[in-house]
Amino acid sequence: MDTIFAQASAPGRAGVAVIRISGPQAFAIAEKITGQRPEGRESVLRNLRGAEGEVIDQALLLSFPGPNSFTGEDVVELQVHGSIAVVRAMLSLLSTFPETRMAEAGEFTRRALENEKLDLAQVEGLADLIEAETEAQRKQALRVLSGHLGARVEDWRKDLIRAAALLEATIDFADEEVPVDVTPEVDALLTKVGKELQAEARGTYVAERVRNGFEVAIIGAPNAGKSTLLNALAGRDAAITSEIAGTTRDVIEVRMDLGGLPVTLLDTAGLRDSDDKIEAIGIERAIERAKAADLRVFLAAPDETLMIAPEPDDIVVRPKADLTGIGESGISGKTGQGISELIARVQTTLSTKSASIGLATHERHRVALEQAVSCLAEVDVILQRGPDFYDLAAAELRFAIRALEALVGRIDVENLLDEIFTSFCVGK
Ligand SMILES: Nc1nc2c(c(=O)[nH]1)N(C=O)[C@@H](CNc1ccc(C(=O)N[C@@H](CCC(=O)O)C(=O)O)cc1)CN2
Ligand SMILES: Nc1nc2c(ncn2[C@@H]2O[C@H](COP(=O)(O)OP(=O)(O)OP(=O)(O)O)[C@@H](O)[C@H]2O)c(=O)[nH]1
Ligand SMILES: [Mg+2]
Repeated sequence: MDTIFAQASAPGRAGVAVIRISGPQAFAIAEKITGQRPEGRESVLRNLRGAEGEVIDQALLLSFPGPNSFTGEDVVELQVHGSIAVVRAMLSLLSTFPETRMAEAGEFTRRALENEKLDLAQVEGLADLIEAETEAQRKQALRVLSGHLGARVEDWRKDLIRAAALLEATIDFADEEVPVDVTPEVDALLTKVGKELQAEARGTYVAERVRNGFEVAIIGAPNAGKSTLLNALAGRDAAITSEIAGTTRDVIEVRMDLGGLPVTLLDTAGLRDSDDKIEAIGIERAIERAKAADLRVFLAAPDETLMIAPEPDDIVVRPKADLTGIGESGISGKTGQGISELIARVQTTLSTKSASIGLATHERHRVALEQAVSCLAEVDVILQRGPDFYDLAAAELRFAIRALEALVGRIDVENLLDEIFTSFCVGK
């Protein structure tokens, strides 16, 4: 196994920079650059010396003898002064050692996975945590990183293995008297697991939104003040506004953090029948994006009909409240009236939608869960055919178990790994 190294902290100037070394030669390398071999799990202040014995930096050296480290291997961390020159000098010194090489993106985490320090879902959680920009994203990623999904999968797996074992035990008795009817217990196990799997699968849709952002579309008639509202919410002139109806054509996107939830606001073309070819394309796009959005904010009178109707959770507010003199239900992008109330409503609506998030957070999780669910449904059908088909049912159950195992990477998932790890930065 190669010993690998990389800068673990972000490139550029900082208070402290971290260089991580992992593998069988990590402690030998530490000895080469400090003159002393680490004795155990410790943090010590050391001079780091170059090829001629010159001091490169005074650093904190952390040592983690395997298997009790992030990767499960011997790990040494050099916490050096966060200067570009210090880091460059240390990395080029390490590059001269034949015992070690530069790590590839995500290679430390790959080793943690291989050494069973993390399961596949936890690796995804770790990747999400590094990407997290809002509170909701951080919390969700941390739940996944904590390994709860893996624990849940283990429970399901045990239940399904028990059900399969019950069926298989009955097969062995085929020629004799069957001692007990196992179907009630098997049915109970399959029903329970099936329901739980379905509930988890449903939660992944919202979890995807938390990770990638909710889309909130602002729609209304031309000149209603949509772009002015977008600018007020964004706090900058993201969209052109004018008194000419039909100003906005393209969909304009602004990313925001709304109370911890990642939101992409969409400003859209005003909805009307138009003979202008370009405007008509803009309106078509507006309708398409608004329909696909997670929430729509209608700038319209309550009885006003537009080319798209509000869905149950959608928000309808009267525009230009400063002109019309409407109190409560109105909004004005110009004066700011009603803006904080609108933000609060959007936030509440999206938070309510987020309440159903479970532990499964990725499309990949949903696919595996649904695959297991459909295997279980198939088992159910086979069981109806009677004890002669219990061997077939047990075999089908094993497919459900395999689908769950793939979820946490217990079984071969090499190609998936490459995909996940290429999204990691070097040093992670
Ligand atoms: N300096 C530093 N900070 C860091 C990390 C790191 O690698 N280095 N981490 C990297 O992501 C995160 C912390 N994650 C870690 C996870 C496990 C172990 C570890 O040594 N695990 C051992 C011992 C556990 C224990 O003592 O309780 C083990 O699992 O056996 C270290 C860091 C965030 N902060
Ligand atoms: N008094 C008042 N004027 C507003 C308000 N919001 C927008 N306006 C004005 O109304 C005109 C149209 O505003 P926009 O924000 O461009 O309207 P829009 O809905 O984006 O229009 P289109 O892009 O053409 O669909 C501009 O002259 C704005 O200054 C408001 O709340 N109060
Ligand atoms: Mg506009």
